[in-house]
Amino acid sequence: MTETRQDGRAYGVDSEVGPLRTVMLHRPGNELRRLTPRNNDKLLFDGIPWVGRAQDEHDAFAQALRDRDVEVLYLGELLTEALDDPAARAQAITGATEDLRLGDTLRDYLRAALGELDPAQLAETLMAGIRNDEVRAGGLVTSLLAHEDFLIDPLPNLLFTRDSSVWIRDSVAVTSLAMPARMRETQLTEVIYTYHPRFAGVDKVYDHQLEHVEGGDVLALGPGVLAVGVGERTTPAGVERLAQRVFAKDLAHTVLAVPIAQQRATMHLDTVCTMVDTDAVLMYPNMAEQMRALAVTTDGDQLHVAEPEPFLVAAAKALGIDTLRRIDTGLDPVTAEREQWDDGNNTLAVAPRVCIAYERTVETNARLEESGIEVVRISGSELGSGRGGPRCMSCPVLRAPTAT
Ligand SMILES: NC(=[NH2+])NCCC[C@H](N)C(=O)O
Repeated sequence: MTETRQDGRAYGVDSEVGPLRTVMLHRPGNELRRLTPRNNDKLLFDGIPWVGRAQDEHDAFAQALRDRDVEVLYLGELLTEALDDPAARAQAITGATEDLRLGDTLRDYLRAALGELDPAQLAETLMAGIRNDEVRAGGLVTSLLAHEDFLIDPLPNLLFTRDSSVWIRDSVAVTSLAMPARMRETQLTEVIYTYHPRFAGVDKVYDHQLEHVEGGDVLALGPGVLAVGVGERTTPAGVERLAQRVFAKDLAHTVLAVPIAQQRATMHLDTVCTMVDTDAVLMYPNMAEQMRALAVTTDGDQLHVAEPEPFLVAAAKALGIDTLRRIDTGLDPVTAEREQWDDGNNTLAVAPRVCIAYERTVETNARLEESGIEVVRISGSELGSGRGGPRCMSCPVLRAPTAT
């Protein structure tokens, strides 16, 4: 049963660690069966996952959440339900066929063909894509394209629901993804939040046509305080726009802009830093010392940007606490680097001091436990090939407030 907050809403997130009540996941499906050694780099996977096993691992992840009384919503199901609405269908079909590679003939053909599908088939096609040899479109473009070319690209990274939307208090930010392989994902989250009855009337604080911001970069350190990584995905202009938007709606008083290295290993802030308690963070030791933050605030009119400060100092100040504890995993640099690559730093808190982590990051997990954090281990040998851990694979929709 859905827990409803006192104000009657079944959504809202104002911290990283408040008891998790509702989360959106995406059970990996046919979109992963599109990965080949020829396209996996472009599609941001480091290997070719065994899909059946990835699904089993994902089911176990969902079960671990349900065992802790978390309601699990699935993106694919929400999309199917949203696509019951003719306006949702029209929007989704237009978005998926906008690509200039198609040309008019193929576009018209695809629009008509998609229009014939029932909501479940349409959702499936929007996620798994369409290959040239799967349709009998006819015409010049079809003839010139290779059989295996995609007319609508598959979206294997839907698995990482963290990135394509993020709740900021009672508003949802539909994000703007930077990598071409992922941009279309937010057309789908936009459809869900606009047309699914569960989210009727929800306020949207960001949209997918604005400057790039990815959910993996956005951490709700505590009520009113966001940390936003700026690097490979979220751009400087993205964090500026997000700050303007959240301040205008009074959803935060401080946004900490946190520069992170522009490289794949540290693509999002949550690959190097996640919260495990109201006042404790797990940080990748090789980067912890250098991490700086620029505190952005507003006087109601303009943005004020403070000088860079050590991340933990700026964060504690913004939260109004003495110190934000860094859980020191004390790992040697090589072990730390290996475990960070395997998403050891990408934990998902289900409550203060309880987090879900991949079992393979043995050393990091042991250090967390030594620091008094309960670690719920899940296997991720196949899931991990997309380079994302429990936090990346989850979009919290409702968290209870943390006790103050
Ligand atoms: N929040 C995260 N760290 N997400 C990880 C996303 C991984 C995905 N393959 C990508 O490259 O975009």
